[in-house]
Amino acid sequence: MSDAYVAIEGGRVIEARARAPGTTRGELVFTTAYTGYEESLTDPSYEEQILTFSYPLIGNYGVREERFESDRVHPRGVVARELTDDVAEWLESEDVPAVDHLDTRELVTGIRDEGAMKCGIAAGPDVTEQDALDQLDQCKHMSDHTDIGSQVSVGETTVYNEDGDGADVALVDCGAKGSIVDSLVERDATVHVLPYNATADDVAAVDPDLLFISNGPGDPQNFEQAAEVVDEYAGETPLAGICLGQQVIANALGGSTEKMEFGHRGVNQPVRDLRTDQVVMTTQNHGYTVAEPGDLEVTQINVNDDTPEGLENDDLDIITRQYHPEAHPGPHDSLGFFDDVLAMTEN
Ligand SMILES: NC(=O)CC[C@H](N)C(=O)O
Repeated sequence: MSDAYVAIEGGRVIEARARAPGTTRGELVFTTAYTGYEESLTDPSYEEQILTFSYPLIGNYGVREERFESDRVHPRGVVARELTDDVAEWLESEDVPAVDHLDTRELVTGIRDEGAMKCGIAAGPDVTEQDALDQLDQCKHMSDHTDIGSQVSVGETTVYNEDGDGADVALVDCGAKGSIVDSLVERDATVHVLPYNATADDVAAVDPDLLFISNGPGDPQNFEQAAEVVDEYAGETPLAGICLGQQVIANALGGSTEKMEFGHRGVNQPVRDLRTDQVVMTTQNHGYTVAEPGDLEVTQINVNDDTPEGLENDDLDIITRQYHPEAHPGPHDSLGFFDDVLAMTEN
């Protein structure tokens, strides 16, 4: 008898060990990152997903709040080969069910071969296989979480570094990682963090030098208001975006997005810059991608699968990245992105 069960799309149930009790459901995705579990678990882009790790030991260096990317854990459940007590206790205190002692190599290769899948989890002393299957039954497709922005965004505008000497940045918070704000503040910017559904008038009230669309969870097509704001401001104010931000900006400017098989999640995704031919290592966490760039030029691509990693429009002053230049966690190769986008405010 097990005290935890993981039910995956198709109806298979895998036995596991309960590490934080409860029942939960979400889209099961894997990350290949071998460090950065605190940052990943607090990344709002994982909202409504269940995160599994291909790296077998999660928690080796403890849990420290200074490494958090937001004020709570976002995946709805966690699956690992082995979780340390530190991480298990943290997840239990956050009411996020977690399980370990199962073959995550098999799970990860299954997702790689068949794509991201729906998943139900039941963990705790009295749970049954049926409890996990019931969760699986209720699991929605990511694109059907149509108001996911409201689950992760600030309720009202919040200003960081109010007296900064640099640019005024309006950051539309679709589920922003804290280190994006930090990266801008470190460069003297004043960052006005606006709710995901901010209107063009809300942005006008800030009178920004740069409009920045953040990362965020789910399907970029569910962030229509952010796309409307982009449409309004393109050509008027320099524009930047990271991850979901790139996708929203492409959608707003005549492009399109689509769901990937299993996405990119890890800290060693190689990206080639088509203008300089330089390759950088990047941190990534996304399940959708830009299919058509619309009015933007593809300036960077993923070396593994040629998907667009960077989009630019020099005339309109727009630079976007699919990966995470803020590098929390991950390699620092692309921190210069923040200098490049702020340089657009000086033109
Ligand atoms: N990190 C992100 O911003 C993720 C973007 C989007 N939710 C995706 O899965 O593609």
